Amino acid sequence: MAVYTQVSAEAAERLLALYDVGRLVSLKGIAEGVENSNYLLETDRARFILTLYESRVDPADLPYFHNLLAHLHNAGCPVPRFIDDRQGNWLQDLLGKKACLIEFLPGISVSEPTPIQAAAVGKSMAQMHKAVAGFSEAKPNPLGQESWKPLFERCDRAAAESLLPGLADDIARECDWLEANWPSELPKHAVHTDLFPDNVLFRGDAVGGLIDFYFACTDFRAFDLAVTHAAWSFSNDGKSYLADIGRALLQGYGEVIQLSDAEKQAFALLARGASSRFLLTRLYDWINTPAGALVTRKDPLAFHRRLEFYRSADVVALFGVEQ
Ligand SMILES: Nc1ncnc2c1ncn2[C@@H]1O[C@H](COP(=O)(O)OP(=O)(O)OP(=O)(O)O)[C@@H](O)[C@H]1O
Ligand SMILES: N[C@@H](CCO)C(=O)O
Repeated sequence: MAVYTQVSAEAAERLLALYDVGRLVSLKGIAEGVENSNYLLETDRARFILTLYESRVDPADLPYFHNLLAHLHNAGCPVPRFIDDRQGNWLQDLLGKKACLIEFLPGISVSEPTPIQAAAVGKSMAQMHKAVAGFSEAKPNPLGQESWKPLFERCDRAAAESLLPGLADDIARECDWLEANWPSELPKHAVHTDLFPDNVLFRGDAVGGLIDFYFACTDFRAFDLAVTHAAWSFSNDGKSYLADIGRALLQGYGEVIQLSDAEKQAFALLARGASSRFLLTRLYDWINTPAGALVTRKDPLAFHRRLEFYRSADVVALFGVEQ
């Protein structure tokens, strides 16, 4: 669940008085998500998401996220806008936290995507990658390749070993290998880097919303695609690779953007990096989330299994013959 900060109806009404969006009708905490506190806020005119930014989002990064979403929205991508108050402010202080009112996008996130939906996600990601042309702001990836070794060094090795004997040595070797082999020349621009199924809202088989841009940054476009490939193309526990989903995702992307040969050749390596990123953040959270915290810890080993898959993955098998 993700409601770390309780917002009363009175506090929400005081906040809404700053906006020209109607009067409060209902306010409900949203259970999904792990990073921020989110509420579904309904007025007599529309629905909104009220987000209070918790400790993991640096308030200094919020203008970047705001500007990126405004750019993508203006370019026709299905992303939510930040709502301005009567004074033109989109950022508020609420209960000691930074807070924003965000456009509500209807739709549902799927937990067992079909190949048609996977293709739609790939296409939508590529359209987003095209749409960032002209967005000139840069933001280094705080969870990019260079961060993985230091993040692992902050994890307790014995705790990693208790999850899976040999895990600590395996991660240490993988971090070294990724450092030695990570590419430097691939196309790079603003990317999402967390486009998991829970961050895509479908209306039927069509993508109606891309949300949760709080890991957006400048990185390789093929790394963004590799994150999404790793997130979508496996059973939840990472034990089974779903080849039809993986291929549909890459084909959907390829309908809009043709990856270069260098990007295709690097894809399994980038997917190893993507798997390591989520293995490491999940491992860190697994070890450091206090017992009794109101957050569901996610299984690190589900991404260790993906990592093992990509170590032996063959580029032709991943992309299929059509690419
Ligand atoms: N603009 C939006 N329109 C409709 N629903 C939304 C919107 N933004 C968020 N939600 C809903 O709120 C939930 C949590 O939002 P979000 O994913 O941004 O939270 P988070 O705490 O940053 O989570 P995480 O990083 O773990 O995915 C989403 O799964 C979705 O159900
Ligand atoms: N999508 C991430 C959590 C938020 O970054 C995960 O599944 O580990």
